[in-house]
Amino acid sequence: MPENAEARDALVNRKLPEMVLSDGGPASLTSPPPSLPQHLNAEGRATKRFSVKGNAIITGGAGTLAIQGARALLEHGLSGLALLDISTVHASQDFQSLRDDFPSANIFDIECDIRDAERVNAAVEEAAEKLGGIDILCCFAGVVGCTHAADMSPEEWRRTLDINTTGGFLCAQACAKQMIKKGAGGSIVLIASISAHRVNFPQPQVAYNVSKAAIVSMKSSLAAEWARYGIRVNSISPGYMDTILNEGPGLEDARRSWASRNPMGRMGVPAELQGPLVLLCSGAGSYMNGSDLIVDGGGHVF
Ligand SMILES: NC(=O)c1ccc[n+]([C@@H]2O[C@H](COP(=O)([O-])OP(=O)(O)OC[C@H]3O[C@@H](n4cnc5c(N)ncnc54)[C@H](O)[C@@H]3O)[C@@H](O)[C@H]2O)c1
Ligand SMILES: OC[C@@H](O)C(O)[C@H](O)CO
Repeated sequence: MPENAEARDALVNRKLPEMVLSDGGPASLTSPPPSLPQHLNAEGRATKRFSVKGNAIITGGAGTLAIQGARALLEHGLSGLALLDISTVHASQDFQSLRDDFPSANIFDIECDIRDAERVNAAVEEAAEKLGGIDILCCFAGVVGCTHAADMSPEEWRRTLDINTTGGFLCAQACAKQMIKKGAGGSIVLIASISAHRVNFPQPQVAYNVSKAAIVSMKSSLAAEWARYGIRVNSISPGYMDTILNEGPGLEDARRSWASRNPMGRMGVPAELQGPLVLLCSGAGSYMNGSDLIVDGGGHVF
């Protein structure tokens, strides 16, 4: 903060840029969301409360957790979905199953390395054009490495932060611009990790842990800056989930250790992130902003 009181006041009170609206009327944050229709029965009201509206971009769309997240949002009413990934998504069985199971939804993939700002902007614009705007972003893309801090090369350090943290920011920024242009608000969910809150054990993962801690901090800043546009920004911190990220030679002992150090005595399964994701992307989470949901079976309490 500037030392001079006048300069400090000017900084605090400065006028933020006006919202650019495409369809008149500012997105309102001050009024609560409309209450649920009274004519619905209890089941109808419960369903409506968790319904997911509009179109989403999901990054890391070829990954296990992203596909499960996509399925949950589609089950709850999502109408359009662009899956972004550095690798091709559309050849996979998971992609075909989504299309088969949700034939009325507009589902497609776009190849995109989220480290490349130009590519991210182009991919988000393409998705917004095809879908008629973006209402939801879920950032699942991420990489992990297990290198001792003393042996960590600058390249590995930078790559991990570039993908997990900077890539997440670039996607959030590009989608927020689209949401601001549309003027209807939106929901952004950044996938952090329990590694953001404590040091992973037994595997050495300094770059990964730091990259995820930065995501938790980033969601707070973005939540504060973009609330005025009706955009809510939250994060999810999963514990050890049973995905290919946590498989492979050398990880057998680690998997046993993760399960034994968890109060529930097991790793999570990918479907166990679906409920928290739907909450953050639906009207049920309309007053959640800047929150981090820890979903780890209680692993963080030990
Ligand atoms: N699996 C877990 O236990 C666990 C726990 C906590 C957090 N997470 C986080 O959840 C997210 C998904 O994990 P997952 O287990 O499904 O992993 P995954 O490896 O199956 O999926 C990650 C996806 O990100 C994509 N990706 C990597 N680099 C990219 C880039 N530069 N541009 C675009 N896409 C890129 C990969 O191609 C992959 O499809 C990750 O961010 C991970 O850190 C996972
Ligand atoms: O902390 C759990 C995860 O972020 C991750 O699955 C793990 O550290 C990868 O080995």
